[in-house]
Amino acid sequence: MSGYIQEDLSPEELAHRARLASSIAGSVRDLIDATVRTEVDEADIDEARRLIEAATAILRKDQLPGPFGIRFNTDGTKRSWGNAVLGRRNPIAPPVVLHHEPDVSWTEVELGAAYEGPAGLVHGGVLALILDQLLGSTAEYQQVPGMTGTLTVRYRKATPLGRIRGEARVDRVDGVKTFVTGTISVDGKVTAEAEGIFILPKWARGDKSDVLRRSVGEG
Ligand SMILES: CCCCCCCC/C=C\CCCCCCCC(=O)SCCNC(=O)CCNC(=O)[C@H](O)C(C)(C)COP(=O)(O)OP(=O)(O)OC[C@H]1O[C@@H](n2cnc3c(N)ncnc32)[C@H](O)[C@@H]1OP(=O)(O)O
Repeated sequence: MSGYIQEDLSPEELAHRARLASSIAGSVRDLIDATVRTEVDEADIDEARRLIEAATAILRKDQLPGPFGIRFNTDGTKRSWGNAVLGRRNPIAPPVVLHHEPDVSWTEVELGAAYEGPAGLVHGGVLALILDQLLGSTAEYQQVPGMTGTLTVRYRKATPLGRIRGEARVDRVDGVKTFVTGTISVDGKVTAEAEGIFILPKWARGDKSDVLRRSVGEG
């Protein structure tokens, strides 16, 4: 499957690239929040646009031909830096940082104005996005990975913008299907519940899956 790339970067080079990726994405994320909330006048908007376009031209000087893909390093780490949820290089990713424990995977993340749906509340699609990745990564961490076949979300209470916690556990495995459950909570109260069925696709079964399975964690 194209887009899965094997690399051999030294720890120093990886750390350097990680720092650069986080710093530029963090600046743009801040820009997104500033854009949503700005009240400045037209002259300031015009000036800001001029500067943003100049920054974009600098970044365009040297670009990948397409998306970042998923990159495996020889040290066993994996980088999904373009990922819409986790991507270290991706300013539209919150970004979510996952923590894996033997029985549970979890994240705590701050969702600001850019993730609004109903007034002051997190957009339901954003919660589904985060749950999809959290549940999928949980299956992956437990070595029973797959693509999302079905994701069911039950929104029990409104989720205010701000800090949320997500948790997920593998419930059971049935052949190529992994059933994962999870929750979003705020201040210890569950606001959304999900179940995902993650299916190891045909192209990834057999020897291929062992190669992909060897990588652990996000670099
Ligand atoms: C070590 C190997 C690694 C592999 C890599 C896997 C990639 C994981 C990457 C990173 C993981 C961490 C990130 C995850 C989070 C982000 C996830 C996403 O955003 S994924 C994008 C959105 N989802 C899609 O685009 C899927 C599109 N659909 C498909 O590709 C296929 O329909 C697929 C893979 C879901 C199933 O197709 P088939 O041909 O491979 O599977 P068949 O053999 O037909 O079915 C197998 C079993 O699954 C059931 N099944 C099939 N589709 C189902 C569905 N949609 N829901 C529930 N069950 C389904 C069938 O009834 C069958 O069950 P019975 O074995 O008979 O009991």
